[in-house]
Amino acid sequence: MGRGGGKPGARGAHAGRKQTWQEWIDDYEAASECIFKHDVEATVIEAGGLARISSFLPEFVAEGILTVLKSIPDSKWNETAAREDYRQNNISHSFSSVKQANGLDAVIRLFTLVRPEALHAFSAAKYCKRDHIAPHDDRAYTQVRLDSGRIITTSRDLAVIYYLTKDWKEEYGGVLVDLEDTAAGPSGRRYVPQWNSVVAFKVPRYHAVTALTTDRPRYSIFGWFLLPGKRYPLFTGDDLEQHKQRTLRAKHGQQPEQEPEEEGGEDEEEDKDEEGEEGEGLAAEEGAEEVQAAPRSHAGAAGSRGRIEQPAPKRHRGAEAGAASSHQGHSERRTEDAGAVVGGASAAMAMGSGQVGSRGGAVRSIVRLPGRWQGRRKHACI
Ligand SMILES: O=C(O)CCC(=O)C(=O)O
Ligand SMILES: [Fe+2]
Repeated sequence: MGRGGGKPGARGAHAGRKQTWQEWIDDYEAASECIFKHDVEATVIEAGGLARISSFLPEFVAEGILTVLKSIPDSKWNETAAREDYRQNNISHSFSSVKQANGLDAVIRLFTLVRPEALHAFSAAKYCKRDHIAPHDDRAYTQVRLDSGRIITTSRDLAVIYYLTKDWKEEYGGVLVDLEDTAAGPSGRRYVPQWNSVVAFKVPRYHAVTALTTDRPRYSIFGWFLLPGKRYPLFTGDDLEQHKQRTLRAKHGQQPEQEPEEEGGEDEEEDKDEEGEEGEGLAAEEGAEEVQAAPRSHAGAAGSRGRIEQPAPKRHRGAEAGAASSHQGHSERRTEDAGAVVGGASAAMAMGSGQVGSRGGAVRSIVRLPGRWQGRRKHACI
């Protein structure tokens, strides 16, 4: 059964028939027990900043989630693509993503259990032939409207990608390359997407997705947990020289230089008038495969349907509304997480039963919550 554990019918008051994957997700005790036991965050830290966890969910749940993604009509997927353009803070990328679709809400809710109290922004992704993401480090700010109406700036802190790729082979491309793990070689460690596995890492971390060579779609759930404040600097234009140096070093197979980390977070800062400070990072890292060195960050999550409570002043309205701009930087960055249900407080918190959150150890209290974890707060990224 693997670490994911569980099987249809194993739990719940569903005597006489098997529990469906949706029922399993709605069964807070089962879902939280499964996610908590992986202790994703601790595993990431122990592994030095990036970890892969296999057999993440019970097989029938993984199958259910794949069904959700496969049944999303083409028209719902937001294609996002951009060429590398440092002036626009774009990195070269293309893929499709969506935040809202039948059944996806529950799936995303499940992944929020990785860090229950945190604000987050998750999407489903579909990569087709030639889709890819050039090297980047995921640094970005996301503005979040809290229940109170207050708007705060957050920084991506923990990236989580869940792969729904069966029997994926390296030659299909779509390989996640961890450019910061050079123990495996100067061009980084390669993670061939593995069915029902999670790769999680602390942001910032340079990585890339190599171009797909297959007609098979590469499905995943991906997103970030966000922390209030500005936890790192973003590209301002001065990084260009550093970027060039890194590119040169990468070409010569030298180790990338570690960037000094800056703690810039002003917690819970009111940020309504800081549009000028948003933007994507920009700096180069060694390329993976044929991918050129590129800016350090792309905006990531796409899908802008619904839940945008108020148009952001600098929102990009490109051809692919929201999604198109979602991997672009600077002026487009607001759009990146637009439409996200940034469900900060977990059900437990919202319900005042609050035990689930302690990240202190592997064992956490499990709190039974009402079906569908009612009462979860819904914050919105704007
Ligand atoms: O899908 C992956 O393997 C990584 C995706 C990624 O890096 C991103 O969306 O920023
Ligand atoms: Fe990324």
